[in-house]
This record gives sequence, C-alpha cells and structure tokens, in this order.
Amino acid sequence: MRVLVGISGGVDSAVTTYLLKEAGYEVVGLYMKMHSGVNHKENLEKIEKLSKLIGFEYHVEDVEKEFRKEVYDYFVKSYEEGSTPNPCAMCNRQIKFGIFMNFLEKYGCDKAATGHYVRNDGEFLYEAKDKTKDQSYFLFGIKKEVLPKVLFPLGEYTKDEIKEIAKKIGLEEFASQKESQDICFIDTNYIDVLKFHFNPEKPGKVVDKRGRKIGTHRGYAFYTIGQRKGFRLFKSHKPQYVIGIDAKTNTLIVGDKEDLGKTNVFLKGVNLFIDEKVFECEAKVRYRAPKLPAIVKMETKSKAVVKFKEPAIGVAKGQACVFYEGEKLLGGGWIRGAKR
Ligand SMILES: Nc1ncnc2c1ncn2[C@@H]1O[C@H](COP(=O)(O)OP(=O)(O)OP(=O)(O)O)[C@@H](O)[C@H]1O
Repeated sequence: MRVLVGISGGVDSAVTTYLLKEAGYEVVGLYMKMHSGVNHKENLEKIEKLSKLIGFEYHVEDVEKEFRKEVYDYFVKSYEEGSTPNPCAMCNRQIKFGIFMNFLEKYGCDKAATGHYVRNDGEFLYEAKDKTKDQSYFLFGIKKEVLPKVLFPLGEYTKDEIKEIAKKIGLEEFASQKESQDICFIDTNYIDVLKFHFNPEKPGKVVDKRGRKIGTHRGYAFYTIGQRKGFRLFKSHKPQYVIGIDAKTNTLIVGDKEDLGKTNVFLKGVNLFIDEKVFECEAKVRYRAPKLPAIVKMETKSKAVVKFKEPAIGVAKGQACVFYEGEKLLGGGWIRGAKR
C-alpha cells in the first residue's frame, strides 16, 4: 500500500517514514512549502539525505497561497479583532489534513501519514501514549471522513523513544536538532509578525469590571485572557487578570481570579466525530488547560454551548474548546464567547 507522508525535515516525520517502511508500506514523501519563515533549502537537503537512507521517492508542493489565506491571514485577523488564535489547529484542518489529502490521488496513494503524536483507530482519534507530546487538541477540527485514510505511527511512542530510533538508524542529525517552535511561521515572537500588518504598540486604558479606568497597557494585541502581567495599574490591587479585550476601543478589562471562571462557553465551527447533539464529556479550553466535566449542547449544525460543571479558567475567544471521553477525542469548536 502506498502512503503519502508529510515530511518537514524534522525528526518526527523522518522516523515516521522509517516506521512505515518497516511496517511494509511503500512510502512517498511530500514536503509542502507553506511559508517563507523556514529555510526550504536546508529542509530539502535533509529530506534528500533521508530519502536516500530510508529509500523513498518524494515530492514538493507549493501551498503558500492557501497557507497564507487559511492560516496566516486568519492569525493576523484574530489578533486584530482582540481574540487569541490557534494557527496549528487551523493548519491541521485546512492544510495538513485539508489540501494535503488532495495530493493522495495525484501521487497514487491510498493513505496519508504524519508525525503527529496522536492515535487513530480509523473512526476516532485518541490522545498519544506520550501525554507530554499529545497533539490531539490541535486535531479537533479535522474532517471525520479523513480519519480512515490517515496513519499516525508515532502515537504509540514517546518522544524519547523516537529520538532513540532516529539515532539507531543513522539520523543523529535529526535526533539532536532543537525542538521546532510552537508556531512554525514565527521566528521571534508573534508581535513582530503583527507589526507587518498593524501597529500593535498602541497604549490604551485598563478598566475594571465596572468600567472605571484603573491603569494603562501597551496595546491590546499583547494580551490574552488570564494574563496577569504586562499592564500598569495606578494603585496597588490584589492580582488582576485580563478578563476581557475590547479591540475596538483598545481597552483591557481586568478582574480578580474568580472573575476568570466561566461555566458557559459558546462555540462556532464545531466539528464532531460523534453524532449526538447533546452529550457529556470532559472539555478543555486551552492546550495546557485541565479537562473538566461538561455537557455540550449543539444549537445549530456548527454552534454549541458547553456547560461546565465547575468554572473553566482562561477561556479566550479564538482558542479551541475540545471534547474528550477519556482519551478519545469527540470533537471541538472555536470559542466565540463565554459567561459565568
Ligand atoms: N512542511 C511540511 N510539509 C509536509 N508535512 C509537514 C510539514 N510540516 C509538518 N508536516 C507534518 O506535520 C507533522 C506535525 O508537524 P509539527 O510541526 O507539529 O511537528 P514536529 O513535531 O515539529 O514534526 P517534525 O519533527 O516532523 O518537524 C510533521 O511530523 C509532518 O508529518
């Protein structure tokens, strides 16, 4: 069986090609040029060596236009609107398991594979064995139809095991490289990216829940919900947290820790791997947030309300709220609002 493996020049996709080859698949590599924030020449030199060592053909596809529209522009627009985007989740839906799937036919492949840390039984995704590397949260939005066609060989390994394998098979260069960054198109920090599009350094006012001006900030795009630092208060207060961002008036709303807790979270763009319209689950509102018991009610085909049994902290517009049943991923959606 021919499998199209997304290769990046990193250790995870390199070992993915090896594991699939060992398992008897005919491997075809595909490197997508997504943006100019990485050194394509360097990556392709590594992929060339890898392909010789493992023994597979590979291809290169330019998807810059699509990546710019679906991921990069979305990222900038989200900050402009005062929300906190999740470009990796968007990229997985639109690019890595969106456009990528169109290339299966072009290269005569039956399956796709990537080096994501997640498990897949063809019907559902499950958290990876290595909980510190698990990427299921970022995959909530991929279409249910693609699951039977996708392989994630790394889901059953820890990152350390993958590095060991890389060393053992002569991929030391891959095993020892530094971990890739959180957001692949950001070299320094996201503010530098935003500066190409608007001026994020626009001081504004910090107000309390009642709208009283109690301090100043550097520009709303520097902040996310739950943030405690980086703004100035006129008087000393008990710790104050960002509880709201108003992009239109360039205002930060701050409050006490208790004000951060939300029991009703409103979602759009909901993607489900199950058919139920109302269901119990555990949901998390950020990648590193705890999973909390909740009831999800679908309101329309793509909108839902999530009712948490205890308040969820750090609910930010633009982030993903992702549903689980144990290790099983049930789906998720984009946060569009929340209330206590
Ligand atoms: N430019 C690309 N072209 C094709 N597939 C890619 C590309 N970048 C990433 N992928 C695929 O998506 C997977 C997850 O990417 P991510 O950036 O989250 O992971 P990573 O842990 O840095 O992986 P790697 O070590 O392979 O770079 C990669 O393992 C690879 O299979």
